[in-house]
Amino acid sequence: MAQIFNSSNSLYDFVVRDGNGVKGLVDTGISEVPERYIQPLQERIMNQHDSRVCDVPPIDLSKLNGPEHKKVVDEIVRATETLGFFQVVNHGMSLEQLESLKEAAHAFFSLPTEKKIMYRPGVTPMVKYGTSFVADIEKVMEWKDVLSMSYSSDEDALKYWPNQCKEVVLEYLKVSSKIVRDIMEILIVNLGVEPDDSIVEHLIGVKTVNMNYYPACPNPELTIGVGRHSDIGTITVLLQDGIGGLYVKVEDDNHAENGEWLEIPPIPGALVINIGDILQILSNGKYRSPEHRVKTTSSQSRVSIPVFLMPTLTEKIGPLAEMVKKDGLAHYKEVLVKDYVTNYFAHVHAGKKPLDFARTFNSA
Ligand SMILES: O=C(O)CCC(=O)C(=O)O
Ligand SMILES: [Fe+2]
Repeated sequence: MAQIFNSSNSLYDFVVRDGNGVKGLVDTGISEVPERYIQPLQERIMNQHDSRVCDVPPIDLSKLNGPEHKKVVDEIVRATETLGFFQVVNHGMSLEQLESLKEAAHAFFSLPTEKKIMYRPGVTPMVKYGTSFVADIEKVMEWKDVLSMSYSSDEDALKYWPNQCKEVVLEYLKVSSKIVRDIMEILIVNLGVEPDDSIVEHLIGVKTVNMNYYPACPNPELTIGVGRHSDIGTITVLLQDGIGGLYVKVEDDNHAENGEWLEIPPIPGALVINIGDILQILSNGKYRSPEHRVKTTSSQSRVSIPVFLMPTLTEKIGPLAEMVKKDGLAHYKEVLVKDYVTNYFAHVHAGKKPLDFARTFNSA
């Protein structure tokens, strides 16, 4: 029997405060989504079956160490300067490891609520279990639960991260950090900056792995899994399962509001790479932090596992001097990462609005 939620408050208490999440809501047997999840028309992802699917083949990272090095570098640079999204294969994670990661995500979210709430903010260090994006300030919530794991050391990860996933997530984080280090070095050199390990490490020093869980939804046409946003950091690595539903906005320089949404299709064995706001700022806008969103589906629960990399909160970031010199002006000002983060989380489902915080009058 479906539980009755008499008011928006009782729903909020059940899902957010008591930690049952969207998964708990679905498990009550609801046949329709509650009003709190019904998106305004302009945010719904409808009729995407006739939208285009990105057909750019995945980039083979193993070729970076062979005769085709230059070609692979060019592919990475081109993808970063245009869509800001690309996929990679032969990255160092085996198919079995990717499978166990997805299974670990399902295993965690299948735990009873009383086990999951041990990972709510403030209970266990380094881990945050929750739902939606910033549920306290969202008028309409996302159809998503999330587990967020911060990295400080292997020891802390193995001590605090949930048993259902800690080992495989730690392996994934290591491989992802290596992938990002290699890509970042290529991107930095392409900007005319001397490659220096300390710059690269600096830009990816803060590492967080999320596990997103999107339960099957009775009204996928009314809801969203993740609303329009761009990622905050330098580079994100993402594993998505085979269900699909990740869309990226193709920016049209003259009519950014009219850009079309392109699906980033699941490719077995591939990882998705995308650029975040901080790298857009550092590159003075040469690299794009694309707006993206995720739809829900009625057939199965979807999982995705992003690794977010960014500089430490006390760093200042701004366009690299080489880029300002080359472009003749700075499109962004210097900001403290901490202030950028605060500003970012104050804007929910607002696409690339958070970037305005760092724009100068010269900005395109
Ligand atoms: O679920 C996905 O495919 C993407 C999730 C995402 O964009 C995010 O967590 O920032
Ligand atoms: Fe994202």
